[in-house]
Amino acid sequence: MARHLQYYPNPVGAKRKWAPATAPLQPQTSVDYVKENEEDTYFFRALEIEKTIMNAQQVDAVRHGKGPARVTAGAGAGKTRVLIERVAYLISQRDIDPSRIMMLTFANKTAAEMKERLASEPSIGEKAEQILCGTFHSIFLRLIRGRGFNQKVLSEQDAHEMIAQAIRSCRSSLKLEPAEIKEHIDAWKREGRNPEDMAENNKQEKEIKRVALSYEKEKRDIGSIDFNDIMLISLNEIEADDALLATLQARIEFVLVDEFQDTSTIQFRILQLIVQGQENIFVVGDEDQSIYRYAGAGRFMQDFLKYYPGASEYRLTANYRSSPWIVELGNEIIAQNKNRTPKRMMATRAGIQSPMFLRPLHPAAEAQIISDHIMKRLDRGEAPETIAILYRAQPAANMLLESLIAKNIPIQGDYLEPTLYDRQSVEPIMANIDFAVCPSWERIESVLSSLWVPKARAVEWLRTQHSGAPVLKELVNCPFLTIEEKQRILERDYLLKGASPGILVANVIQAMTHPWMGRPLHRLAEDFAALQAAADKHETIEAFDHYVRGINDKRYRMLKEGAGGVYLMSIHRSKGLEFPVVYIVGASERIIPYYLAKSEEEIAEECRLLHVAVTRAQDELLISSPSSFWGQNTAISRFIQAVYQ
Ligand SMILES: Nc1ncnc2c1ncn2[C@@H]1O[C@H](COP(=O)(O)OP(=O)(O)OP(=O)(O)O)[C@@H](O)[C@H]1O
Repeated sequence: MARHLQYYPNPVGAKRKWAPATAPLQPQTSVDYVKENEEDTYFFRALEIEKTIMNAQQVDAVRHGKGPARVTAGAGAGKTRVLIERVAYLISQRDIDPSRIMMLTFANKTAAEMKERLASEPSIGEKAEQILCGTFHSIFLRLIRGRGFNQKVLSEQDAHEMIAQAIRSCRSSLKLEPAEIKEHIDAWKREGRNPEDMAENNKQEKEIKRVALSYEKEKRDIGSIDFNDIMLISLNEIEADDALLATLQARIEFVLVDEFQDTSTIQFRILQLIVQGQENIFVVGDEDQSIYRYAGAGRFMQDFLKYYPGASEYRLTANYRSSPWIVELGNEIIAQNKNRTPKRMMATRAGIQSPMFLRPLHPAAEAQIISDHIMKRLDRGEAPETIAILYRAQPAANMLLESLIAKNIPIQGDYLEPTLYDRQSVEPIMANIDFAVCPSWERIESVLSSLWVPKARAVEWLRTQHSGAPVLKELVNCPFLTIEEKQRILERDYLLKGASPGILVANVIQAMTHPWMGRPLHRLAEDFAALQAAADKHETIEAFDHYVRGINDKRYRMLKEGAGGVYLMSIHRSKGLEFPVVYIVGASERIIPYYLAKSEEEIAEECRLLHVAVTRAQDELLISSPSSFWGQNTAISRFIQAVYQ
């Protein structure tokens, strides 16, 4: 066990010291519950031999016959386990053809694990390959590909760039980031509605629609679709073609859905159509882990019985994942949400280790302490794969990412995000740093975009100039530039030559949050503030550039080597996963709840997020709450404080 230097068993200012009140639960298991002479005895005995000893509630859910069913359970209750064993049960005990089972998971990784697990089941083996198993997007992409939709699927980043282009070509005055406009378009599509029908109730909506339609046209012209189009095209196809729907209904006899609480309207609509007639829909989920409401997840978990009034209900209350204290902390945090069906998970595991708390001065200190802490663990021989660091928002993890990289602590490649300096949002600023170190012609274009001068024309004009003067000096003579533009260029030229990196970065940031943009855009503002803080630490531009290159090079190397490592990921990505050791960082007000969360519903989602983070831990949970963020003092997250008051 790690020595918890600087971590304490209670958060600073705790008034209430508590310990889990109840002894671990010992649920009745299949060993007693499934009698010797039942028709499926063999199935459960075989599982027991493999050390999968299900509890009575799980057995009931696995045995569910036909018709709709909802399995409700808190974190770590073995929902995913139930789904897997139910598929095995359907195939081996009910003779269901595996190709007639559709199992929807939240992540491709879970789908792959499920297939692997099912393939190892003696009664299934190779037949596991025939199960239609995957995420909504992967399964329905296959469906539309089969119907001739062969367009390239755009990455989110490409989609954002195309929306930025659409804003420019529409000469739109919208003061929204491309990502925000995309969210409007996606929200519309997730309801199963086409962009052509987007609302136009006010000026902003009209503008968004104009940009949206231009984006849609551009996509069509270059033969692309985005991620959300996959579900929309699927729904449109299924609704328009009775023969297709009939084929799907005949092909798919059983539908099982994991993480059902995060299903969107369009996804649920498609499922409803497919199961119509037989209604063999088996969903598992936890309303307390619903963390995608902001992205359009519906309330279908809670409302399932309204859609399927005769549905069977199964509840799982035993937590197999975490030590008692962690289970109890999860219970206490989520109990703060008002609008939920109350439930309390019971630990089944023993353990006396309490969660540990840290109150560093700021994110930089947090990064330092945690990376040191992890180094010590690795030095003692703990495996990096047993450790996860979870964060609410990227800015809260920037420093940590850098600190881990600087100390050569390996990070899992799939989760190795770009460093702050490699992010698209700060590219024009970093281009200036690059240019200052090496003022070459190749780099001028990126610098021009942060000077707000007409880039294409300026570059064209520069190509015709051969005076031999430095590029920016040359540019000032450009005949079509305004006086203000020339002044900006001269000022930048001056800063590029000798200012500190902090001043140069501040100048570029100021130029990029030009009044034309209306406001410092919040997401960019977070990255800008972090970059400003990083630049301020270095005296010369060269030193800053050297540091950035060093960090980025190490990251690329780590990515290339691809060895295992610690997990560093957002809480959103951690859903459904579990780790022996979990560090939660940035557990302070302004980060969780996030400062943009304002409404009661948004705050409730933040509470669910912290609950998800806490309940990923199996043995050790370490929660850090920096006392300042972006230079402002900040309290420990209200969700933690409330537990200890
Ligand atoms: N009956 C059982 N006996 C022992 N361990 C179990 C049992 N059921 C599940 N587990 C284990 O408990 C852990 C949690 O299971 P699982 O991931 O299926 O839970 P979950 O309900 O899907 O969790 P979450 O919703 O929090 O992601 C896993 O390690 C799983 O192997």
